[in-house]
Amino acid sequence: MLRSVAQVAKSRLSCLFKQVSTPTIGQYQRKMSSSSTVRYLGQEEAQKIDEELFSDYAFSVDQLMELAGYSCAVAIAECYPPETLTKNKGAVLVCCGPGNNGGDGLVCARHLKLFGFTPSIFYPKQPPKQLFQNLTTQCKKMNMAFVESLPEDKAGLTNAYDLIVDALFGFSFKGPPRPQFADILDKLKKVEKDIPICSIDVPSGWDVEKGCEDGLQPELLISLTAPKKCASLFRGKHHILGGRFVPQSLEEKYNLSLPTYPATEPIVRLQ
Ligand SMILES: NC(=O)C1=CN([C@@H]2O[C@H](COP(=O)(O)OP(=O)(O)OC[C@H]3O[C@@H](n4cnc5c(N)ncnc54)[C@H](O)[C@@H]3O)[C@@H](O)[C@H]2O)[C@H](O)CC1
Ligand SMILES: [K+]
Repeated sequence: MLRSVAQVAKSRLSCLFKQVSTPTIGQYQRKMSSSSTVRYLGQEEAQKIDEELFSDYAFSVDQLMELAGYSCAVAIAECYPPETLTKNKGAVLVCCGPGNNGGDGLVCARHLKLFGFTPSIFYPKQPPKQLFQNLTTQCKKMNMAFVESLPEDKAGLTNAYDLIVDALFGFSFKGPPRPQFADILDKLKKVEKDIPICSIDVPSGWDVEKGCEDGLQPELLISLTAPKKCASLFRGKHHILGGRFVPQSLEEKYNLSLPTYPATEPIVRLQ
């Protein structure tokens, strides 16, 4: 008999909990078990690893973005199973920025739709690159709505969505946010206590290394490849690692000490 999404999610979660002991927070590092300590990356280092994956390891952006975005959708479905989101019937607003973090958001939206959520996309600055245009077409063909702007009042968001995915900026963000995005971040900040925010890789608006004390406070953070230094300041409920694509030699070169992903899972829980 087919198992429901909730049953699958529950068994996956219990699997994750079984394999990873409760972590203790350290500065820029987090104990996973007696044998591994995941390392938190600085901005330049994260960018260097990214470049190396594309140059030396010959991955294409599309490949890694697909794996990254897929792992984000799995993390979201496990933390917030769609059938538990009854207020707005699993409606999710996916906010996408102009770089690859935004691309991860588009891929994530596509998988969320396949998992039973109802994603809408807010993509205010769409770069004229074939990759992003293709991802946008895929979402449109899957009947996802593209919203032109965020509602001015808080209720416009809280009455419409059960979750917000923050795919505005990742590890290349250098603050302060420029005006168009400062306004968007302010609007998200106003609803963060009412609608859980799920940030991809870095909570948007945060300095990649030093965080941002009065910035967005997501409930879920999905770090990709390895957590960035700012993640040591994350105070939300769920911290999950995704982007299970790092070859062992690269992991060793950068001394990443990644935790063991359970079986075939694309994600592993850090907190
Ligand atoms: N190796 C991996 O882990 C992979 C991660 N991926 C994802 O890619 C992002 C990083 O993508 P990148 O294109 O380098 O940058 P961002 O998306 O963070 O943003 C660049 C974008 O933002 C603009 N910008 C920068 N600072 C500001 C500012 N202060 N105000 C406004 N706008 C700003 C900048 O001009 C660019 O347009 C990583 O985090 C992962 O999410 C890959 O998908 C796969 C491999
Ligand atoms: K983000």
